[in-house]
Amino acid sequence: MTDTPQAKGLSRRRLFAGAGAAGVALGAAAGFAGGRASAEPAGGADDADTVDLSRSHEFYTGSHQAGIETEPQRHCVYMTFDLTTTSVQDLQVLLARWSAGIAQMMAGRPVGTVDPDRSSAVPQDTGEAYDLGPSSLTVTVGLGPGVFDHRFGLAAKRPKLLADLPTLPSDVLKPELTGGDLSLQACADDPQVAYHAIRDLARMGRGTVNTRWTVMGFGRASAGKGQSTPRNLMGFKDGTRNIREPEDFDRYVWVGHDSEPVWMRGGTYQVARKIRMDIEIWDSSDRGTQEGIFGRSKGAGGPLSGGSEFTTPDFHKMVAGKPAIPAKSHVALAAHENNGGIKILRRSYNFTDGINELGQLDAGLLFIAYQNDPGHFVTLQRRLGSADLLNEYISHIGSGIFAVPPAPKPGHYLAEGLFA
Ligand SMILES: C=CC1=C(C)c2cc3[nH]c(cc4nc(cc5[nH]c(cc1n2)c(C)c5CCC(=O)O)C(CCC(=O)O)=C4C)c(C)c3C=C
Ligand SMILES: [Fe+2]
Repeated sequence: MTDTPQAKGLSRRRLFAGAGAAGVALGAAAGFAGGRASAEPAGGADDADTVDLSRSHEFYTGSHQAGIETEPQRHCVYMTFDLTTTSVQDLQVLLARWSAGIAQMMAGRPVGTVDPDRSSAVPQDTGEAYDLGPSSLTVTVGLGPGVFDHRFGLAAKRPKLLADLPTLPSDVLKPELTGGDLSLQACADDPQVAYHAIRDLARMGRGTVNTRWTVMGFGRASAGKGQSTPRNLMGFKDGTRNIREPEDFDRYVWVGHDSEPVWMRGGTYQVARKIRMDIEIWDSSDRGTQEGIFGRSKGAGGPLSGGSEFTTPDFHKMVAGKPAIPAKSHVALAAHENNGGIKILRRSYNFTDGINELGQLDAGLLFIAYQNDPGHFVTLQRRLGSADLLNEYISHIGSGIFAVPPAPKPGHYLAEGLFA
């Protein structure tokens, strides 16, 4: 074996496109009766909606990090870490090594020798992604509030809006699923490629970081431009009214040019929440109840005020003396029309941890949001956490907040300006 991947051209595009069509046909026949499900994915099955395992993304763009505006891939491994060092040089070296390693892996290359000549030598790359192709891998790195505490002398460089999240209504956070000094979000169309990236970056960090909490996400639960809207584990289309247009990214996601330290410009803030669903209780509720909770139809995903999936909801429409979209439904509380104009980018994934100690399905949503002001997430979650009809079926058990610097230019590394 050499260190040159041989399988970059491996493409399952047609196979996947075919499987999708078969799924749609089955759904139309037996799933959403009465024509409620659309037979074609919204926006058509274009390039952004197919899996091509030879596709790769750039790391050294000098602009925004990949994995944010990037069309969501099929799988995600998310992990946070605690710094075990108090040396700022150790942190600097780690970010430089992670940058070089991420660039290699996003290009579909191993981070070092997989199969050393000497049998006594330890392989530098663990090897499990060697033949799998880049698979659209992106690794997005975040810096938590702890990076700017007393340990590293970086307090003066703290991003202006980076602080621990306040306690929010309905929080049932577990300490072991909360916080972290650094975060890695690895997304790819092959789960083994995403896992390999996290594993090898964690390995590079040994002696400088300890793992803190992690979620293995599957099945994207948000849509990017050109992608059809996927479904979350409650069976509803998720991501219909997500941010898609570049002007909305500039307005709501990317950190602007005069408000923050220079090294953060073009970056953003990441909020991650591990949200458990009470699947058994949800599964025993009827369709009308489920639709009233979200404010959307289960099949086509249209607003309960009428129309199809992408029809703008009419929150004023009354039916038999009541709002067509219940005032405490998830979308009525979250919509920008009702929340003072706030929008966030949602880039969530489904997750399962198998079954819990009671034998119940242990699953939910790895909710990941990007915004240029974490206060926007806080405002939304205050509204949702105190009134959302969905609260009866979900619990927020994990949480983290991170500043996400822009991507470096070639020859540089992530957050380099922090150490200038
Ligand atoms: C604090 C922000 C949000 C959390 C937490 C959240 C959790 C959560 N959401 C769903 C499923 C759906 N969410 C939908 C829309 C939606 N959700 C948020 C924010 C949070 N959701 C926003 C801002 C919106 C858009 C509202 C709008 O403008 O209409 C939808 C509807 C389809 C869509 O537009 O995406 C679904 C379905 C779950 C299951 C969940 C926690 C487990
Ligand atoms: Fe939501």
